[in-house]
Amino acid sequence: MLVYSSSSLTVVAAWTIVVSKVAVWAIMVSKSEVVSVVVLEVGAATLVVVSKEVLESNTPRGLRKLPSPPGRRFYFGHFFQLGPEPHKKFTEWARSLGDIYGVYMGQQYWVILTGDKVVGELLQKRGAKYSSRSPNYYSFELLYRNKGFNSSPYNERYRMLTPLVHGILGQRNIKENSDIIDNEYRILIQNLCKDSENTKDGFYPKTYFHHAAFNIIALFCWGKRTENCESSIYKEFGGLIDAQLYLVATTNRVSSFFPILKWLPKNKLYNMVIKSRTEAETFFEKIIKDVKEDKEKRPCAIRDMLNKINEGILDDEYDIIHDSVASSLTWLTAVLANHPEIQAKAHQELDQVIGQTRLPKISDEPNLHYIRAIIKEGQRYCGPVYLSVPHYIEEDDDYNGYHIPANSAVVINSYGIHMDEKRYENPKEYNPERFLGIKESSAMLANGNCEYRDHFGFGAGRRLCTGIHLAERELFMGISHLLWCFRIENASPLGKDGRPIPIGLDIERFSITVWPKNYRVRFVKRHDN
Ligand code: HEM
Repeated sequence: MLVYSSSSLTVVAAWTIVVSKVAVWAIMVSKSEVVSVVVLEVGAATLVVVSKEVLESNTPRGLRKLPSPPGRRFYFGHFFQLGPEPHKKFTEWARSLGDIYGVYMGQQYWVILTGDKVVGELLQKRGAKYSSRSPNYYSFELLYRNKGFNSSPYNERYRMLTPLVHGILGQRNIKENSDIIDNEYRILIQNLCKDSENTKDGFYPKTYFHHAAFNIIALFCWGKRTENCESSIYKEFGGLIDAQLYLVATTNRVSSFFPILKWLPKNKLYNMVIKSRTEAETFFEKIIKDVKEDKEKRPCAIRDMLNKINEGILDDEYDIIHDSVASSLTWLTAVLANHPEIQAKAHQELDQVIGQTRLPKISDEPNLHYIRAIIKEGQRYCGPVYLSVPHYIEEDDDYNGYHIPANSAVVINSYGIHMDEKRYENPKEYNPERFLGIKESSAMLANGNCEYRDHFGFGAGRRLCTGIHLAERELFMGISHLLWCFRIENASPLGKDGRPIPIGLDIERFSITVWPKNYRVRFVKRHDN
């Protein structure tokens, strides 16, 4: 660890980092004199730049609560993520500053939206302005060679790709391919049944959910599934997702904070990006070759894209999709294990509506009100995306007396909104009952008035999660199958009261998605069917 201190600034570099790099950043920060706390993660290194003023303040971990911006203009601010747990604190702290808050980090201006109304006013009603992504050197230019979808600016290329991606992930295609999803979740349940019988101490179910979600993507994209988690394709793709999600995480957008950094000699982050890009391109080359040589000519997204390439509409494209469905199921399993009384209500509903002789089907969804509420409340209470994926505005805008400068990153503080007691009574409680009266899907609500949305887990506006229909269907199949089949038991060690210690909901990893720390649960069969 290295600590550097001057009269106005203290720089703390945790873990290993090249000393000269620390010095460069320190000088830049002290010159601009607008940032009080910046945390940058570069590979294994974390750089924390904190002004003395902030260090001396008494709010948690150096975050200073600011008064409302005078004259409702934005204020030079004071934050950034300090690792997984403070990340939670940050979202709540940003909420305490109001519905809209602006902050400079390095040279990048960030606008944080923590109000349902302001998300609707800016990202939906002014969607034409607020739908770009930051033209980031590392996570777009280098990693995706200025292509792809998720991190693409709102340009002509993005608009040309939109109908194609919506065709693959839209409601109609998902419905037509529902067998893929149903089958994969049936296999998941069979695997959990089998493995639970052999492991009385319980286990961490993440890999099971991850494998099911991966197979669904694989079947949609290249028409093939993998048998188990030992498959080389599964392992390779899992590694790619992990690496790329890590690299596109906000904390690694170093060149957004300090654009000059992109001209530095090749650094660790640069090398990681190039390695990941080469691996991803090699992986997709193999997959594309496989699709081209498939004698059965199975229909899949890659085949559709190859046709578009042949028609001259596209050149090559690839984009790594995030792993939020598996993360959501991993969170919800932990929460349900902590709440046997909620499981009991769900079991009662499943037994009444479906009985114990057949598995739930998607057509049962409108009648399984409690299961639906469990899922919506899960996305609110422990959804996998805390700060959404930053939008970006390329021209100046004014809103309600605030000036939003061109080239600002605009972030939905979804966790902050989800913990707002004005919107949700007792927000820190997991309580599915709050959603019992809501019949509409999250996709439907996301296109209406933001104030009436169930939650903001899927983002907002024109960049709303394109996979929302697939995700909702997967979550329904996953949770309804798990609860139809099992009682999920907390297998943590016993506490002083003789009961298992409740599973902690701490975050293990943060990139775009967050995951719970390792925990143990038992899947106990409710019946023999
Ligand atoms: C519970 C599961 C999921 C959650 C919580 C989630 C959440 C999100 C969020 C927050 C965004 C950014 C939205 C914004 O910028 O306003 C996003 C974007 C996106 N998601 Fe998801 N997602 C999930 C599942 C999926 C699935 C299963 C797929 C596809 C297989 C998918 C594909 C995409 C794509 C392509 C985008 C980029 C949209 C764009 O930039 O225009 N997502 N998602």
